[in-house]
Amino acid sequence: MKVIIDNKIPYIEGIIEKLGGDTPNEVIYIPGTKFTPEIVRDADALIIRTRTLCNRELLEGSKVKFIATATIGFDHIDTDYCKEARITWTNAPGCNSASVAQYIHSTLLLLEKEKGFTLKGKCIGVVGIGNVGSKVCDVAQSLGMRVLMNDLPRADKEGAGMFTDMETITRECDVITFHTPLNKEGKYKTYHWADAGFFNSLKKSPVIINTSRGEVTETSALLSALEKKQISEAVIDVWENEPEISLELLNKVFLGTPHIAGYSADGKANATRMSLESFCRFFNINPDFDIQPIQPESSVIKASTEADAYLQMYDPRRDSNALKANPEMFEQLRGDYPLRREKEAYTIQIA
Ligand SMILES: NC(=O)c1ccc[n+]([C@@H]2O[C@H](COP(=O)([O-])OP(=O)(O)OC[C@H]3O[C@@H](n4cnc5c(N)ncnc54)[C@H](O)[C@@H]3O)[C@@H](O)[C@H]2O)c1
Ligand SMILES: O=C(O)[C@H](O)[C@H](O)COP(=O)(O)O
Repeated sequence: MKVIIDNKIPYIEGIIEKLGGDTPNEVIYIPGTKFTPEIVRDADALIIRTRTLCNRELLEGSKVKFIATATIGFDHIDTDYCKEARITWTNAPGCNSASVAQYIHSTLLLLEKEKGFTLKGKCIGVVGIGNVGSKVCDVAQSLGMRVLMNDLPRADKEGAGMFTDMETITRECDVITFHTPLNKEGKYKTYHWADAGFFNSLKKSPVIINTSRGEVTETSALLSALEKKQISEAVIDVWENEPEISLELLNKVFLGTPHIAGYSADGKANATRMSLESFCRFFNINPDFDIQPIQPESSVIKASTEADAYLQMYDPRRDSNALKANPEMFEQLRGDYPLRREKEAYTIQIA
């Protein structure tokens, strides 16, 4: 069997070759942007990240039967075309959700530390209560914040009960954080959701955080909202037109990172494991492999406060400073990212 794999997916090389028993798989590793119709034509399976657009243009006339994306989001896969071409695809639901929650946790702590933004008692609106959003709600509650949850698809299915409408969120929130997929159309469209109308409706000049997809916020409207002080700060991990991002926006945000909120070693290991499990299930192969994230250099964290301990585990200023210093290195900063660990990897000692 021939498999083409994005060469920035960790923990996969050396494992997939052996899956398949007596006949080792033929595996080719290439950069995510270098998948072409010629390269995929005689492949049986692709294992990709967000950088490979899987559509008719790439896949038509190929042998590809199975695609696994080692990510939560799957807006880079044309699911209608895959259905038409009978190509099975899978993503890795929840794989790096704890990593994004860690990013938001440290970001909130930095707002308090660097901007004098007292978290306790402030109101946060979490938009999209799925794998990531629900963990973000727990983080915000643990910091003493009042949490309002918006999730239109879930409210439609489960009843409005625990959910809040956007009108209330725009009126009451001091922080609004986005955790929806990128839906390009339909009832639950999120493309350019945060547009001029959204920013005009804000009542409390909140902090806006986007770790979902860049296209959920409209860049020009976000810039104008910052200029008009309709929002007090922006924290942006995902951008329109990555890697050609708006430098004007990068210069104005409190934290601007190169789409690495989900880049914990734990999240990447989960993504690879889930992709290989789906691959084995599809091709009826025994999933005989073990994937573990790298160990931290030191597993004990000594700190004077819990907040300091969390910032020792992960401080997004490092990633933001690196991107602000070299925005043209957006993809390189991602590709060479020193994977961090989540809190389960550490013992915290508060002295
Ligand atoms: N920055 C990163 O590194 C990173 C990492 C992981 C995920 N993500 C992005 O975050 C998104 C969320 O991840 P997740 O694991 O929580 O996904 P999920 O599918 O578990 O949850 C998404 C939630 O959004 C809700 N939703 C959909 N449309 C909505 C709308 N119009 N209004 C309100 N709610 C809506 C869904 O009902 C669902 O509950 C992913 O799709 C991905 O694009 C980014
Ligand atoms: O959807 C996701 O899982 C995240 O956006 C993910 O972290 C993106 O990582 P990439 O595939 O671009 O390495």
